Amino acid sequence: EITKEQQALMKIITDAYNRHQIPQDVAKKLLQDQYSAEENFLLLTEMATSQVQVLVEFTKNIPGFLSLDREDQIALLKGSAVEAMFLRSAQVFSRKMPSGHTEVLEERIRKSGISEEFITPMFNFYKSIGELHMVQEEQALLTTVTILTPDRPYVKDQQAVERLQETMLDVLRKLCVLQHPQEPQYFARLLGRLTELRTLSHYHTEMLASWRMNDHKFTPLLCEIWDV
Ligand SMILES: O=C(O)c1ccc2nc(N3C[C@H]4CCC[C@@H](C3)[C@@H]4OCc3c(-c4c(Cl)cccc4Cl)noc3C3CC3)sc2c1
Repeated sequence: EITKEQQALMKIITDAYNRHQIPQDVAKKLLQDQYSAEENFLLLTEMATSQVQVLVEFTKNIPGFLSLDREDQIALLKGSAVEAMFLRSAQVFSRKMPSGHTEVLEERIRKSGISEEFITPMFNFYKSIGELHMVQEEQALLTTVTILTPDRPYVKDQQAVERLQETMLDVLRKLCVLQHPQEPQYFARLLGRLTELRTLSHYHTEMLASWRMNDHKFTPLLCEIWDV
């Protein structure tokens, strides 16, 4: 049974998740008409930068996160940023975005210098998340669980992160039972997506290397969070 404090925790996290979104004027740039690989890369860079800022603000609202060791806070953000951004953008693909951003976003990603070997697993992931039909509370909690992964590189106090993550996993498990009573395996399926995210994160490292090889420039914030 979800307790009162678990309900309060879920509300804080879901409200923060919904409050922190890419500004519509940035998202609207997807619709501008230049479609060269160069133009697409620049646009995706701008959107990724904006989404990292959104992610940092969301993370600061996770109860307990700011009480962690400050260096561990940075290690968690750097280690989870790509996975959290895949989750957020997967939800953007699955819900019909306003004014058809979905199609143009897919088009720009497919034509931004990313090799086909990464495009296929990326869009398979987007499809597999869409098929889960997560409610917004599940989306917010799954992203929170991803951010609070204890075994990211350079995390010193893994126990402290593990305690926070377990609190969130307990709420997510109960929520899945409530939201998907016919699917007892639903919670396990959600966690399976986190494994897929780790694989995508490794592909992403290669994507960055290949962009760099073709002399693509990133913003200071992306360089900092992705060590490029
Ligand atoms: O709320 C909306 O309406 C909305 C609409 C579009 C949209 N696009 C978003 N993106 C576009 C892009 C794909 C999803 C993650 C990033 C944010 C952004 O990442 C581009 C990217 C990625 C990336 C890709 Cl291509 C796919 C998935 C995740 C990432 Cl980080 N890696 O490097 C880059 C930059 C080129 C350097 S968030 C969003 C919200």
